[in-house]
Amino acid sequence: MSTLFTNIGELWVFDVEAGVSVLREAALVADGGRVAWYGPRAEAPDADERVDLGGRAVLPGWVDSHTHLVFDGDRSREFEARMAGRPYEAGGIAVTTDATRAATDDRLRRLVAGRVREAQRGGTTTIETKTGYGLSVDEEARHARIAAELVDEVTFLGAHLVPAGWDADAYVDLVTGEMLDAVRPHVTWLDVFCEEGAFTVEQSRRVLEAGRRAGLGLRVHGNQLGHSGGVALAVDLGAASVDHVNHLSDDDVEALAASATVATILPACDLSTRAPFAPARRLLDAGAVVAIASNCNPGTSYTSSMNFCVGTAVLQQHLTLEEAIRAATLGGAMALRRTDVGSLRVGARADLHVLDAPAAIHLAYRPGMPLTHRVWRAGEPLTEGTA
Ligand SMILES: N=CN[C@@H](CCC(=O)O)C(=O)O
Ligand SMILES: [Zn+2]
Repeated sequence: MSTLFTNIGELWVFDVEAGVSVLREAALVADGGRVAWYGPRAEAPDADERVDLGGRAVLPGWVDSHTHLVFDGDRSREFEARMAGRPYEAGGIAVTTDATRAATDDRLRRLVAGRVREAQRGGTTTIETKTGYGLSVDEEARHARIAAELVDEVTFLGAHLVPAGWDADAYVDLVTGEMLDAVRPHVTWLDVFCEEGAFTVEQSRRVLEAGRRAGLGLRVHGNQLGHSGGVALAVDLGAASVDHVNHLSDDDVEALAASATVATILPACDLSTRAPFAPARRLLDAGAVVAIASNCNPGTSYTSSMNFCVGTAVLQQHLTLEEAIRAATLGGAMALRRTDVGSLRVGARADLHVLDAPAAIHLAYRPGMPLTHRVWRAGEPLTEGTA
């Protein structure tokens, strides 16, 4: 079954090989869930079905490469206190851990599925999520199993916080041993929170090396609250991505630019924690690959709106529109080492995010407006729409 999407005002293809970023007055054909053709509207071939997009802009679906969706409980009071001047501290993770441990499987499944639907309604078609609010062998395995039922990419984050009553090194032994074995069937990635108040560089290295031995891809929460050493560690171990990156030395920027490790910025988290924005402009100017993700979680970034993150990156972090859209699509795909999503080149998965706007700049020009019109994933509609 093939579908011709026509009357596209702007088509953001990010076809790296062909060197095409955006086409105007365009059309696209999806066949068998993949992009079969794109080009000028006037030259479009026939297809079984035709969808007129009314001159709207079309992007690849967002690739949200960093979220923490497996959680229960409410931390709005903590957020309110932060807005009144209290700083963000890693210890808040324990509050969510208590609430999440108390939730039944069915309740957690419903909560995660609801959050995935919410993200999809905002144009996200590929989503990663992490464990990290279980922090015991059984709970981490349960969260990983539920996440694997509902999201595209699952990351083991047993090393999110040292639980109360544990010695840090003994907990690292558990994470790298029994806990890793228990979650392994459900995950393809491993992450560590390398930060003061969480895990030291040495402990983080042990966790990452164990993940690598188990055949997992590596990710790092690094340099969020200070110069934690997480960026250097991520680059040294060839991690796919290091995320947050708020506090970077010149050496960190150079190391990222010279490596295949993606620097993932989390604009909504920076706003919600009143942190200095990650120096995305500096990273791009140095030649690093940058991704944008939502970091949806109850402590530091309770939003999965990639539209908001992209608008913020343009308005506040001085990315061009093209840099920001690329970071939230192709950049996210690179952070997940995926080549099938994040662009609309021929052969890519037909994930289409149709904006209710003639041009994608509306994401920054009309911040906060409901700009996602319709979403298709692998050529199938994920959301309903009018014309
Ligand atoms: N920084 C570490 N982890 C999460 C926050 C977790 C929490 O506070 O619940 C983050 O990515 O911001
Ligand atoms: Zn995170």
